[in-house]
Amino acid sequence: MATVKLAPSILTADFGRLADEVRAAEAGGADMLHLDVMDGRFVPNITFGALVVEALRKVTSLPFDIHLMTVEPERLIEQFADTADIINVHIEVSPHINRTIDAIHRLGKKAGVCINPGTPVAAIEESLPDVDQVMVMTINPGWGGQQMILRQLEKVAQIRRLLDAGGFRADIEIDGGVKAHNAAACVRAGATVLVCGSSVYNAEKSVAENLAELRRAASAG
Ligand SMILES: O=C(CO)[C@H](O)[C@H](O)COP(=O)(O)O
Ligand SMILES: [Fe+2]
Repeated sequence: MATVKLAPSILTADFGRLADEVRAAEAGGADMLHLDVMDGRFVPNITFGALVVEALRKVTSLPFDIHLMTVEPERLIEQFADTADIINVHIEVSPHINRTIDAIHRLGKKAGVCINPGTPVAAIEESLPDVDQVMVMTINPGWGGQQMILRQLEKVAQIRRLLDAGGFRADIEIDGGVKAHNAAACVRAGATVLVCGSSVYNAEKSVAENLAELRRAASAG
């Protein structure tokens, strides 16, 4: 099995020291950086947008995994043309998902589709041949530091079966509540990318120690 990728989310990092927090993730062995863009409409919180992402682009060479938690995500895609590696949009706010995926690909970026806990797999089934990544939310989006809804791992396994049966090569990314104690279960269910926010950015240990612990735990999967 390919090595699982770790994507620290800066959502629970110290926003007053973002550049340092990002550098710590890169030095600690992160594979990519997960950037949670929230608009106060699709989810209650507002975080940051393309300007902050542009500023962070200057401090790291980590690939940027943009998680658009916004209504009408198709209107924002172009703003990330110079910074994103992967642009992920939610199916719940994408009535014309094929058009949105095409628009992301035309920018030369990888396209991801995200699915909330309350949304059935059937909603994204038609997109599986076209996307580079499926992001399964294992929390209801809006905040970091929530507990994983373990039942969502069944959805991960279901998507893994559909991808394998169709010969599709998309990554499966799990977002929400990933910790050392559940990382192996995520990988066993079929995840290839783990978003880790509060398990990486917390006061207990350093970013590098937390990433090393998650890496060990994930490889036991
Ligand atoms: O999309 C998100 C929240 O909506 C975040 O990526 C996610 O919550 C990461 O934080 P944690 O690992 O603490 O759950
Ligand atoms: Fe996220």
